[in-house]
Formats: sequence, structure tokens, C-alpha cells
Amino acid sequence: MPKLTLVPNEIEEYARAHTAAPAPLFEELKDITQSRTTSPGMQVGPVEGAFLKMLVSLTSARRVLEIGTFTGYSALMMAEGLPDDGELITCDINPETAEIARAFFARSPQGRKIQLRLGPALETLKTLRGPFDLVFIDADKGNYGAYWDAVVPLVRPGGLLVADNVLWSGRVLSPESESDHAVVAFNAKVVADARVEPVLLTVRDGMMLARKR
Ligand SMILES: C[S@@+](CC[C@H](N)C(=O)[O-])C[C@H]1O[C@@H](n2cnc3c(N)ncnc32)[C@H](O)[C@@H]1O
Repeated sequence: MPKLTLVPNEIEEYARAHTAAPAPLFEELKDITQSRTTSPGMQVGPVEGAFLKMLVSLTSARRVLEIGTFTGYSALMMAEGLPDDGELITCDINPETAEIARAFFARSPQGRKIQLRLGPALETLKTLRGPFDLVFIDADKGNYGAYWDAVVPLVRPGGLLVADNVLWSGRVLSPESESDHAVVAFNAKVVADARVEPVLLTVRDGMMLARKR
């Protein structure tokens, strides 16, 4: 199925031009991701990245968990919002893209706040202890529901859960594939979960924000 553009390119560009510009290292990370990976569009990019950083700052987060590192753009952005003694644990299964992420973490002053855990995220999550102030879910859609079940207990009361791609290029309106149905089921699960107060934002490919009560 063709990928729908939810926000017109001109509007995306206007939003980018009126958003705090990321440090030059992010432009380099974008270029390397484009030349060395097959799906560079997975990167959250400058607007969503700046928004994630702002969420980390606004929640005064000290501990952040990310599921889905890819080449490290969102992890580095969120790390910028953490205090000097803050900590971000990020999980991914792909050693090649993790290697790019590690190289960029090493070059950034924010990198020392970040720990990358390589392996299936559901296995990594079993080894983690809460509380986390903010969790960002941005990995395989088929496991979104399982990630949710694993991480809600790890988030402190008043903390924030964020999940990316919850509009799935608009395919949530007429789901066909397994991943389409997984995203639809995830959104239904979140909105029915009395432990959280959710809001689904039409930022980029859709962001679910849920504040834990
Ligand atoms: C959309 S990308 C993450 C993008 C990243 N947040 C960024 O802004 O650059 C999804 C990532 O999830 C990872 N992933 C897929 N299945 C996984 C699994 N079972 N466990 C851990 N990571 C997984 C992929 O390797 C990929 O790097």
C-alpha cells in the first residue's frame, strides 16, 4: 500500500523552519543514516525530536527508557533534555544501526547519559527496574501491546508514555496488514487503560502521549 503523507511536505518544512534547530551533529547523523541504512525515514527527525526533548524537559525527567534506538537520533535528542546526571536506556535488536548510534553517542556531550542495550526489547525489558519518568516506544509495531504491558508498571505516577507512528500513515482507518491491525489494537488498548490519560497527536505519523495517573 502506498505511504500516505499525513502532513503536506510544505507544512512539515514550515514547522521545521520554526522549530529550534538541532545541533550540527544531528544533520550529520541524518546524512549517514540516509547513506548507510535502507529505511532512513524511521528517524524521528528535527520537529518530533525537538518535541521529545521538550517533553523530557517539561516532565523534569531524570530516567528515560526508549524502545527502538535505530541510529540514535531520538535518543540523543531526549538526552539533551535530561539533566547532567540523567540516564537514558535505549534498546534495539539491530547491531549495524546500533553501531552507528554508538559512534554518534561517543561524539556527543550527551552520550555519557545513554546506555544502549542490544537484543530483543522484550527480553531487555525483563532486566530493567523502574521507575522511569518517560518511556518512548518506537520499535516493531507487532509488539507495541506487549511493550505497553511491560512498561506501564515501570513508569512513575505522573510520568509519561509516548508511542510513535500510531496513525501508521493513515492505515489505522482501513487496516489490512498485520502491522496495521497491531497499531489499531494498540491505540484501542491505550484508550481503554484506566491507568493512563491519553492524547493522540497528529504530529508526523501520529504520537500517542499517555500520562500515568
Ligand atoms: C522506527 S525505528 C526507531 C527510530 C529511532 N527512534 C530514531 O528516531 O532514530 C525502529 C527500531 O526498532 C528496532 N526493533 C525492531 N524490532 C525490535 C525488537 N524486537 N527489539 C528491539 N528493537 C527492535 C529496529 O531495529 C529499528 O531500529
